[in-house]
Amino acid sequence: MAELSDDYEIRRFDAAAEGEPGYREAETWVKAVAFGFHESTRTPEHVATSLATYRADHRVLTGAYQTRGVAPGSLPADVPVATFGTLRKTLNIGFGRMLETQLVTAVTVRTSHRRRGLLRRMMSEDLALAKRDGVAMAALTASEGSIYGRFGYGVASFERTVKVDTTARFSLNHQAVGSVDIADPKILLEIAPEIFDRVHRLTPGSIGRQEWYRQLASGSLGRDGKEDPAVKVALHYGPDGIVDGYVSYKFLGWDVEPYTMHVVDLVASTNECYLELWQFLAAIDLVERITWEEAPLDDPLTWALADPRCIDSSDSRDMLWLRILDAVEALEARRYPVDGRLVLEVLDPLGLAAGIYALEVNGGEAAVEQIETGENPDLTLDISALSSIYLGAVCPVTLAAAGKVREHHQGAALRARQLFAVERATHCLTHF
Ligand SMILES: CC(=O)SCCNC(=O)CCNC(=O)[C@H](O)C(C)(C)COP(=O)(O)OP(=O)(O)OC[C@H]1O[C@@H](n2cnc3c(N)ncnc32)[C@H](O)[C@@H]1OP(=O)(O)O
Repeated sequence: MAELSDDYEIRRFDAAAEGEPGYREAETWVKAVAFGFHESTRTPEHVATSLATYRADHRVLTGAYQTRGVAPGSLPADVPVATFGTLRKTLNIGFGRMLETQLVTAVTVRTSHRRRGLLRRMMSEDLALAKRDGVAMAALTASEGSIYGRFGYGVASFERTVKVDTTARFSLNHQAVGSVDIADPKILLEIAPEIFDRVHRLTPGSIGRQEWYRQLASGSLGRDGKEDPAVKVALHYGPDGIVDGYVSYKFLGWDVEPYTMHVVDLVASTNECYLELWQFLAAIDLVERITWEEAPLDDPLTWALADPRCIDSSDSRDMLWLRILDAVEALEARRYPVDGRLVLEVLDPLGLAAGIYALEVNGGEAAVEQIETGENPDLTLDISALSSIYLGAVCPVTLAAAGKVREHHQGAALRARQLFAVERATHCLTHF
């Protein structure tokens, strides 16, 4: 792409603090992202708070800049025409194991510069750099389902919006072992990261959270960059009196009927805590409905309810998209619930993880060998399909039925399903 290379310069930089040399560059980058997602222009204060949270997460900001001058009167050349943000967090890959993962976010390309290969260039370069750094996995959440498969990403987890009827119909088959009480929301600035960390260690598909989450859950920083005084917080205490979960929530107002409480964040580190936070939410007076946009598909609440139809969930959607960058490292990092052998022929449009891999599992531990020729594969699949099945939430048998996995030996897709299963439902509570 010689022409493209000449027209644009790609620059990577950190989220500088106010008064530091790179602040103007970081500030224009944040504003360009807001523009790309059709937000109002951010105030200087909002930009500064955003950059402060980015610094805490060591976010790397990538921008594409015009090199041949700009049209008279249009935005100056120091405003990026494309943005791309990255940060590194851990991904729970099942059985408590963690894998460092390159999180891709804030991808925008200005309308007047789209479809010239800027996304392709930023994505290809970034994934190659991450792999070179020894990172075996990349992840993102997608604005549209049609963009990222071509770069090797596959859907690996799901979520749904639930509307739960909390009138007299709501009854849980659960005897409380702990208790719930209201707290000053600001306490979450202090304790939310530690509580989330417990959930993170327990939940396959969980991604370590950005700094921003404790600000959001405590009402300190809403999506508009301002404090949100509507946020309330309840803490759950386990039988030992120790806080093991919380829910932060806000009332949607007397104009919304039925009167509704909206969950901002719900983090429960035990099964009992999860059900008891729901019991608490359902007991809130003057409210007949709870809504939550980040609920799991495979939800214990459904099974604990005397009437599971209290949950109205019409909106199920893909959440986490994964992209394996290094197949040997990613496959060896996982623990497997059964032993067995599987030879995988992996195709990769970007060439990062293509090859034939023999996965041999003994005592739950894997040894992976990249083989040249000689052994026929059990399955042929694109790296996006392998990334989809990696967390156990997408079934290889279903992908075979869809033509996304080619099964060379009967039963191989089922073996893959058994091998890649995880110990409990995959769910990611972290958007980025
Ligand atoms: C992780 C996140 O941040 S998700 C948010 C993504 N951002 C947005 O949705 C904001 C609005 N959209 C945009 O800013 C841009 O249209 C982008 C970022 C989606 C695409 O950027 P572009 O620079 O135009 O993409 P680029 O020219 O590199 O195209 C790369 C390929 O993706 C394809 N493509 C790009 N956008 C889309 C799309 N929305 N739907 C389907 N295909 C797409 C192109 O056709 C091209 O295909 P090819 O290389 O196989 O021929």
